[in-house]
Amino acid sequence: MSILPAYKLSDVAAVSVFAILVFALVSSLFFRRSKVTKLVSPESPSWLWGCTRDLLLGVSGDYFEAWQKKFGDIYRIPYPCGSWRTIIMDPRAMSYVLNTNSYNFVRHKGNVAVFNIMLGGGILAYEGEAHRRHRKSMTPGLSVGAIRYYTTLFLTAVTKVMEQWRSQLEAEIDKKNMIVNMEQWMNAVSFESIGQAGFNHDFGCTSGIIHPVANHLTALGKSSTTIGSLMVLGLVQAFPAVLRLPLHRNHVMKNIRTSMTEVARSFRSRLQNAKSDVSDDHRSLVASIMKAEGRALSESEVISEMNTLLLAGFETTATTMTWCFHELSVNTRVQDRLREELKNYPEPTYEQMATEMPYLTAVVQETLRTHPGSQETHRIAANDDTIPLQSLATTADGKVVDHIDIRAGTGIIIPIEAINRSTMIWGPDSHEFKPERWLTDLPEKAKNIQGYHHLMTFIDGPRNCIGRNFSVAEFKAVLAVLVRHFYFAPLKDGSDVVRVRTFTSRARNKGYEGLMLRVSKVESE
Ligand code: HEM
Repeated sequence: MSILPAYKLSDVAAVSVFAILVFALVSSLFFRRSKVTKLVSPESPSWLWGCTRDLLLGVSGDYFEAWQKKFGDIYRIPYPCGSWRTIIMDPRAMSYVLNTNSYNFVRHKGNVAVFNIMLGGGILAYEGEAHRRHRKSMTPGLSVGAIRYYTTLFLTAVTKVMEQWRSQLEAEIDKKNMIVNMEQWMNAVSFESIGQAGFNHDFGCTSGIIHPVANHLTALGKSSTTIGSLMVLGLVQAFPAVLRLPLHRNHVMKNIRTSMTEVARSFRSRLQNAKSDVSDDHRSLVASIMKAEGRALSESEVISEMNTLLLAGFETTATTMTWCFHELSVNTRVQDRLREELKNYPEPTYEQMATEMPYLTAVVQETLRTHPGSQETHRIAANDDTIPLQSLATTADGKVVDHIDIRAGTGIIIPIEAINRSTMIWGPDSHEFKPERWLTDLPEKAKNIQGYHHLMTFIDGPRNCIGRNFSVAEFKAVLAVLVRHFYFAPLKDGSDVVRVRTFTSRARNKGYEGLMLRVSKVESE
């Protein structure tokens, strides 16, 4: 008689199958973990903040560029509470994340929550099919034909600024020059442009009225470096609940939504009551979105898109244009060359500005390169993935790889500002403002980058900036009128102008709430 207990064959088979399954699960977890590519990284300055505090308080692009020099085009950095972010500066990897497999790289829940609070949802908050549906309903209002029409509105808005400056100069004692806060004026032009083209609405900004929406956005900017704001900005991806704390910044975000929604609702009802289909109301960007109401979009989705346009269209363009005037004020040679070209186009049209004025285009592109409105774009991998690389990279355990394996949940940052200004990509003069670089052949490394003229300013792929042609047309119209009629000089010598992180990254004289320039009239008109 056997001393071993008697086992039924079926029990033995069941236990064996169970053991095999456990083994498969454990080894797949182990394999999955070991399959993740170990990336090189800087030391963490703090467990609580990781590198976020330095990035938010300093010029983040300079940090990312310094790490690129040390670690190459792919590395990771410490983030709050022991978490990590993978930094991608390799062109092929960027294109994979933003283009080839973009819907696997989604927004962090915390960032989506911010868009929900400020905008009530909208294209920036959606993924996959919902995003495609929203994007499709916005596209017709941003066609070439539409932008050709909007350009006439941009030119009207900036002509009002020109007339105001002329009468202010007349009122000056010596009538020679006056000090102008370019930040305020560029805010006004940008808000008026989105008001006119987007909503067929005169906000009165170019006549000196500051709209409550612009006020709230400025307040959000002002609060960016307070400890409460740093908490929200630094921790929102890991702990979206910070948005529920009774902090000033959270309160301001709600105010922004309330005031934008008021504008959107009043425009919507005006448009619904408008008798004729051919009025200017019906040529606006928002009118084209409303055509999708009831079919592709619900009423609340239309309102959230109107809010998105106000927010996305205003601050980024205003900031970029302000930086451009700072650069022109300290680079008189560039300013003079641009004015010479503009003299040939006393009343420029959309076509001329788009195709015939190479130096105007070069100045605009150089500004978009050196001063992109957004410093970074953030994503999180929805599923495990393998990201291909253009250049071989060395991992933390010394392997040389042509791709990296990541797990679902990996946070990714594409550092727009650093990529646009990197010496390793653009050459030794990459930090200088030189529009001439656009009139010759670009460095090979820069040409590998996709996006808008090899710039990451508007990112790339199905989620790229849908308003880029709108903002470039507006930017060109503003330069064409103001630089032709006025000279711009710095308040002192320009060296006191610093980057201040507001909602975007603003140019300001130290100790001033704006960029102060000396403006005088071009006499040879
Ligand atoms: C110089 C000016 C501008 C800059 C630098 C800029 C930059 C950007 C960037 C980087 C994104 C991608 C954000 C991300 O996914 O992380 C974006 C998206 C977007 N932008 Fe702009 N933008 C500008 C002007 C405008 C204007 C004038 C409008 C509207 C008329 C606009 C509307 C949008 C919208 C709706 C999106 C979301 C697109 C999507 O998710 O499919 N932008 N912009």
